[in-house]
Amino acid sequence: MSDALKHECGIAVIRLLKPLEYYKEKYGSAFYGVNKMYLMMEKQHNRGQDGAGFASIKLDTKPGERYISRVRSVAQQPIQDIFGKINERVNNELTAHPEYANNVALQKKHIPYIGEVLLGHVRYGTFGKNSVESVHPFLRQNNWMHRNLIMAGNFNMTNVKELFANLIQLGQHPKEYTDTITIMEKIGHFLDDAVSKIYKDLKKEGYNKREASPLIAERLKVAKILRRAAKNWDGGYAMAGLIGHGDSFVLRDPAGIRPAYYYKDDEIVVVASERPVIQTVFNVNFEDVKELDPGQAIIIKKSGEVSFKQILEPLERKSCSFERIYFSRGSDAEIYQERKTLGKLLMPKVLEAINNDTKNTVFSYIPNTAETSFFGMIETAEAYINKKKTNTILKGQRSLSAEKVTEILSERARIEKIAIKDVKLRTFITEDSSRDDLVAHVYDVTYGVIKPEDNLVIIDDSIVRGTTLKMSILKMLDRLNPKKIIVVSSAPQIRYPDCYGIDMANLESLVAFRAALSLLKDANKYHIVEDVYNKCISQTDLDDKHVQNFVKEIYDPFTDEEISDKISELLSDESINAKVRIIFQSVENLHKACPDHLGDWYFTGNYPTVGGNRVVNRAFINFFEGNNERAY
Ligand SMILES: NC(=O)CC[C@H](N)C(=O)O
Repeated sequence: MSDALKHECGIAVIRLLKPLEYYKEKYGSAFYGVNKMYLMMEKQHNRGQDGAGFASIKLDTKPGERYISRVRSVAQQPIQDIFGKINERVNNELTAHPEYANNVALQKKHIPYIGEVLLGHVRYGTFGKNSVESVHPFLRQNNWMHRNLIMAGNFNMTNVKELFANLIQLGQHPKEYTDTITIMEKIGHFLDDAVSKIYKDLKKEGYNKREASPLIAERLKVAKILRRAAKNWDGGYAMAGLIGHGDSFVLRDPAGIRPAYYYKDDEIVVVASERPVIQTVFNVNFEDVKELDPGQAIIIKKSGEVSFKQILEPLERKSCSFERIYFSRGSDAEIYQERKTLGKLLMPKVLEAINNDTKNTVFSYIPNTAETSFFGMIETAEAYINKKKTNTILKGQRSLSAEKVTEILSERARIEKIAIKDVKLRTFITEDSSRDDLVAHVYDVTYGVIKPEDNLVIIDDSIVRGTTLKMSILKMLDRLNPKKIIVVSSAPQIRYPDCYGIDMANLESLVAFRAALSLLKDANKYHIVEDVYNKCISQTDLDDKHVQNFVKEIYDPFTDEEISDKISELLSDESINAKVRIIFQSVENLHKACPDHLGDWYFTGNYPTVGGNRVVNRAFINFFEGNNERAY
């Protein structure tokens, strides 16, 4: 990925089903859960580097004993930072009290962080600031154990404003306007309600307050609370929560936009945003890790009982294809194949662009995420070359000399490491021209492998704004003097904003949108822009379910090719000598490569929830009015 993109978050839940002594006995430490959590977060660090947080709950503590711990950080290396703090605290306690060393009961009683229910989160902020207050897990504290709620999520709601207003209508006074607090308070409201109802019933049945407490834990129906709380949520989410007495849950959005995977056996239950994390950290097989169904919650009661409850009516499944193209680690068995297929499917267009001249073409990739699709592309290039070799040999009708055959066989796809990503460069001087020169050096290149008659094919996973491509990559590649530079995007053209966890909230920064506007100008059809604006304005008061995506009309007059060619033009200025061509994946081929992950709204404008249409409508109005506001 050459464009920096804010995206994603990663969640991790661990529930230890056995007493802590069991883990000490079997794995040598009662901190087994904390250690595993560290690994799960570290292996999801790709999903969030703005901040990280950890929380845990100890089951069955006595009144007056601390049972909730939490630590959060926005340091440079936030995961290292929080586990550094945890380690220090634990080690200090163990040194000061040698008697704790082999006594799990004392460890649990006196040392924080150790616990049976653990929650971890890595964050890329999509809402609000990057201060430590915005880092998950969030805590809603109460003197009643059952009313404590801890939450963390990978999510984005399109209707936070409305949800926030609802809370105020419920008589609440949220301490902050952030999306995570809004969601947590909503659940918290129904949690409070459920707890007091159960308590009332118990009182009627003759239990006193003290006797009631464990029974509340037993009777609390988490599914019912989630059903009431999530009724009006519109967005993509995997929300994880812990309740003070030890119940925990993860709820996934009804279109399955954001990912959630789980594993369970008789020792543990774990949930994470990515499957291979669980496979690696717990050494389990692919088949043993399951995906949480859209609209479902996995609920783990304090008792250890695990259930799967359909909380919301599932919508048409639209799991985010960007997870497959770029966000998730490519080590997932399925994602790896999907990325390779994306590369393979692009090859026919590439061969056409190089006139099948594989001899004079060098293939390369933008590090790091485009590597897998590059392997796919190369497999197909090699297959093509082999076919060519076979044909030449067959044409020779057995009269070719051994030398000639060896020569024919020696042709290979020319694979080179061309682009090198350097560390983020600081720009010292704000004066324009010198700054551009520094920006150009974000990428570097390998010299000496490209000949002037060569085509240079370079694959990237996606092109969002195209800024880095224009300002750095193309300029650097052009220094190698190739005849032609062909940039291949394993994702289709990004035409519409996202509002489900990726921060692409405005239209005009998308290079595909700018290309369409430019084509409209060229074709004397710019009036369409105003027509679309008027249509958008006419929808502002409509209920979400009646709003349509009229922004599609901006793209309608043009073929994909026309837009791709315009993007090539926009991204290559006069300073570039080589001919530049940009090839995008087609949406059809994307679906072929990732048949189970059809969420494609950023490419097609077909939003998976009704709120998406409202967001794109607002984004267009903002663009037209020159308004810098977020669209949701
Ligand atoms: N990327 C995410 O999932 C972000 C979660 C949440 N919206 C936040 O900003 O903290």
